[in-house]
Order: sequence, then C-alpha cells, then structure tokens
Amino acid sequence: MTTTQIVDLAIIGSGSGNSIPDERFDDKSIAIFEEGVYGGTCLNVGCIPTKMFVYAAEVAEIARHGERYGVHTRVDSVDWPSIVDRVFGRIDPISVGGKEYRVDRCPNITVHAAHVEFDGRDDEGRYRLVTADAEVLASEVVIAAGSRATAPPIIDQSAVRYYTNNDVMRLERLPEHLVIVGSGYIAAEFAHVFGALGSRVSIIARGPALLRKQDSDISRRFTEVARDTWDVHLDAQVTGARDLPDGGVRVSLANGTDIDGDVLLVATGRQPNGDRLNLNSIGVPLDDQGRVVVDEHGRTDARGVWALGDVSSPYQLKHVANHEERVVQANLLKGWDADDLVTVDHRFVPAAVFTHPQIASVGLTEDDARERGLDITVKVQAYGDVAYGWAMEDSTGFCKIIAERGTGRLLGCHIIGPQAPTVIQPVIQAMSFGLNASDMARGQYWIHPAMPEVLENALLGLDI
Ligand SMILES: Cc1cc2nc3c(=O)[nH]c(=O)nc-3n(C[C@H](O)[C@H](O)[C@H](O)COP(=O)(O)OP(=O)(O)OC[C@H]3O[C@@H](n4cnc5c(N)ncnc54)[C@H](O)[C@@H]3O)c2cc1C
Ligand SMILES: NC(=O)c1ccc[n+]([C@@H]2O[C@H](COP(=O)([O-])OP(=O)(O)OC[C@H]3O[C@@H](n4cnc5c(N)ncnc54)[C@H](O)[C@@H]3O)[C@@H](O)[C@H]2O)c1
Repeated sequence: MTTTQIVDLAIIGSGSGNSIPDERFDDKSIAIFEEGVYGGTCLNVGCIPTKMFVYAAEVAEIARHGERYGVHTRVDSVDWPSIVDRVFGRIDPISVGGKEYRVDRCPNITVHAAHVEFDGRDDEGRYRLVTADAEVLASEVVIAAGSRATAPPIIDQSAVRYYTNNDVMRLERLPEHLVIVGSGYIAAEFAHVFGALGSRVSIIARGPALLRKQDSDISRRFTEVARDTWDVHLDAQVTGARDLPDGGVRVSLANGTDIDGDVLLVATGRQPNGDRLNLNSIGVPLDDQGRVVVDEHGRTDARGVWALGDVSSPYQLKHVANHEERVVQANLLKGWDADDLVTVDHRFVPAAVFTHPQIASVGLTEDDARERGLDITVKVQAYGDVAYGWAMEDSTGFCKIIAERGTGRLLGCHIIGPQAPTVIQPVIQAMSFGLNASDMARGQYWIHPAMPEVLENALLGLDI
C-alpha cells in the first residue's frame, strides 16, 4: 500500500546529502531517500575504505624495502581476511550508526530506504517523489544522488564475473592475479593496494599512458614506475572477457594477447545518477556528460530543486561534494530568491591519487597553460635533490610548478612522490589566497630538512 507524506524538504542520497540537516533545519519536515548503504560512496565503498587498504599497503611496502636502509624487515604473510575485517569492522558501524541517528533521534526526519524517482508536481506545485511503497510531496528537493561505476559494454554484456569498487574490497581471498581494466584513479589505487599486499597485477589501459588526465610529465613518470612494478598493457583494446572453467577470468585484447587472472576489476569511470531520477518529469536537464545542470548556487532549472556532488559536479571528489553541500545548505536557509546566495568556488580544486608513488595536483597542467596562451615559467624539482628525499634515496619523485612569467602568479602544481598530498597543501593555500610564487618562496620559513623543501626549491627555481 502506498503512503503519502508531505514534507518541506526531500534529500535524495545519504552521502553528502546526509550532512544538510543540522539544528537549523529542526523546524522543517524532511525525507531522506537512500537506495543503497547509508552514508554513500565515500564512507562505504570509496575514499575511506580505500585509504585504509592503502595504509596497509604502505606498511607492506616499507617492510619489503627495509633492507635498503639496513633494517632487516620483510613481509612474512598478509592476512587479507583480517585486513577486510579491520576495515569494515570500523566502517560498517558508522553507516549503521548514522542511519540509526536519523531514524531514532531526529523526529523531523523520515528515512526511506528505497530507490526514488520524480513523478512531476502536484496541484500545489510540490514535487512528487515516488518509491515502491511511498509517495512524498516536497516543497524543496536536494538531489545528492552521486554516481555509479560503469563497465564498457564489451565486458558488461559478456556475462563475465567482474568486480568494481563496490565489492572488490570484500573479496574472501587475496587474488593471486588481479586484472584491472582502466587506468585512472581507481585502477592506480587498487593496483597499489593489491600489488603491495602480494597479488600479481595486470593493468589494461586503452591509451598510451596511465593517469592521462594528470600533467603529462606526471603521467609519463607514473607509467614508467608502474611498468617496473606491474604488468601494464598500453594502447590495449579489450575485445572480449569470459569466465574460465577453473574459476578464473580471461580478458582478450585486440593484439591477440589473452590475460588470465583470478579476479577482474573494472575501473572505467563513474556515471552520474541523474539519468535514474525521471528528471524529465520536472523539466531538469542533464548536460552532455550526464550531469544535472546547476547554476553557481546549486539551483537546477526547476524552482526549489537543488543539486550537489557527483550527480551534478564537474569534479567527482569528496572535498568538492562537501563544499557544494555547504553551499546548498546555506542557500536553502537563505531561500531560493535571496540576493546574497552563496556561490560555489571551483577555482583551485586539488586532487590526489593514493597510489605508489603518491600523486597530487592543483591548477593547470603545463599543456593546459600553454594551450591557453599564457606566458609561463616551469620548474621541475626532484625529490632526490632535497635533503629528505635524498635521505630516502628517492629516485622517481618530483615537484613541478607552473607560474606566470612577470607576475609570478601560481598557475599549477603537480607532485609525484612520498607525501605528495600533504606536500602540495601550501600551494593550494597560496593559490586560493592570491600569494605569488616569489612571496610564497621567500616570505616564510621552510622547515629544514622536511619534505616541503622540494616545493620551496621548485618555487625558487622559477624564472619569473
Ligand atoms: C573507490 C573510490 C575511491 C575514492 N576516493 C576518493 C578520495 O580519496 N578522495 C576524494 O576526494 N574522493 C574520492 N572518491 C570520490 C568520492 O567518493 C565521491 O566524489 C563522493 O563520495 C560523492 O559524494 P556524493 O554525496 O555526491 O554521492 P554519494 O556519496 O555517492 O551519495 C549518493 C547516494 O545516493 C544514493 N542514491 C542514488 N540514486 C538514488 C535514488 N534514485 N534513490 C535513492 N537513493 C539514491 C546512492 O545509493 C548513494 O548512497 C572516491 C570514489 C571511489 C569510487
Ligand atoms: N583519490 C581520489 O580522489 C579518488 C580515488 C578514486 C576515485 N576517485 C574519483 O572517482 C572517479 C572515478 O574513478 P575511475 O578510476 O573509475 O575513473 P577515471 O576517470 O579516473 O578513469 C577512468 C579510466 O577508464 C578508462 N576507460 C573509460 N572508458 C573505457 C572503456 N570503454 N574501455 C577501456 N577503458 C576505459 C579511461 O581511459 C581511464 O583510464 C575519478 O575520476 C575520481 O574523480 C577519486
């Protein structure tokens, strides 16, 4: 039987959307819809569990290479089931607790554990949201429905058993040989995790390099390191995939190569979930990438309907989804027509790939800057040429800074090497607050001999 509920606000998705209702929303009736695990991607199948596995992988890497520094360590064995238990033994209760909090301790909030879609508007202009057993009429709606893993049709339609980030972290056994299709963030992070923990890893990339959206020098260096570490297939076109009688999988390539492994991971991008919301019924368009179209305040074309995060953002990153959530949250409180609505800030969005070596970036790549016709100066500083990188005997890491000649305006920074996501943070700060390269380099102390000296030396080396 269908029940009907009338609410002030409906929120689709319990990832970043779950952070919207705080005490300032206590006087509003709210419905939250969640078709999957409460808490969304980052908590359950994204950032948090992956980085817990990455940390275990780092521990293994350090143990494996201790010999080089005169410390006699090695990896005796890896207890994969206990790693899985530790990770999800900590994460699952957070999801359960988050849902219980909303259900039991927020009297103004109803949680619908169901898939929801729009079904137009009622006579009073409220949005009609329908699940299998409920109808909710909402004055305002926040679409925070995220994105989902996609697989190329050749794999999806082949009936081969494949994994995505949703289930690969819960494998019962560590695979002997993991085959990964894709060469972006998720491929790079899981190659590191499984490789360091003891799996043989094959990566199948359709292009000539891995992590091709990075600055080309970073992508090139990472590809070199990856080829020394894993079995990497570049310019490879998948022509088929099938299960093998022994329980393994075979991925076939156009050049005639068959890659046999025991687990296939597909990491070929994530599709925004706006196509599963019947948005036509309320006149909200998707752009050519499938994202819900929003203005700089998070408003869609339908009055009272807002969107944020992976479903609408050009950046599929949690810190961006969090930022957009805070913008939409503030604007909901101000009101749709307020003349002081908060604006999203996408000027300097940083990102990091927690693979090995770590990678971090902010701003323009060198190619982007040149394509824009900017007059630039570029400095590449090796980790091995500053004290801490030298102490580590690092031979692959570097920091690349791109600045505008004449003004010293910082345009981009790209780092590959130990602690890259931490080392880059001062550049994000400088760019966000308008500090130029010379002032940043000379206007502060840099702790000696800490890793950020790689950044200091890169800045000092610019020919401004
Ligand atoms: C493996 C992996 C690792 C990642 N690591 C990082 C990282 O290290 N750093 C980083 O910044 N970002 C990372 N990301 C990206 C980050 O997880 C996402 O950008 C972020 O979680 C998006 O948040 P969101 O609120 O937009 O969507 P989500 O958290 O995905 O929430 C959307 C929710 O909506 C629900 N939903 C969708 N449609 C409906 C519907 N019709 N009805 C009901 N419910 C619905 C979904 O079930 C989901 O729970 C990673 C992603 C993955 C996959
Ligand atoms: N550390 C982080 O911040 C982090 C970690 C994981 C994921 N994420 C987010 O999640 C998003 C999704 O990650 P992802 O790795 O799936 O996507 P991605 O966009 O990073 O990489 C997709 C890869 O799949 C390849 N590909 C796409 N279609 C293909 C096809 N038909 N056949 C073969 N290869 C194909 C692309 O060439 C690319 O190498 C990322 O873009 C990122 O925004 C972030």
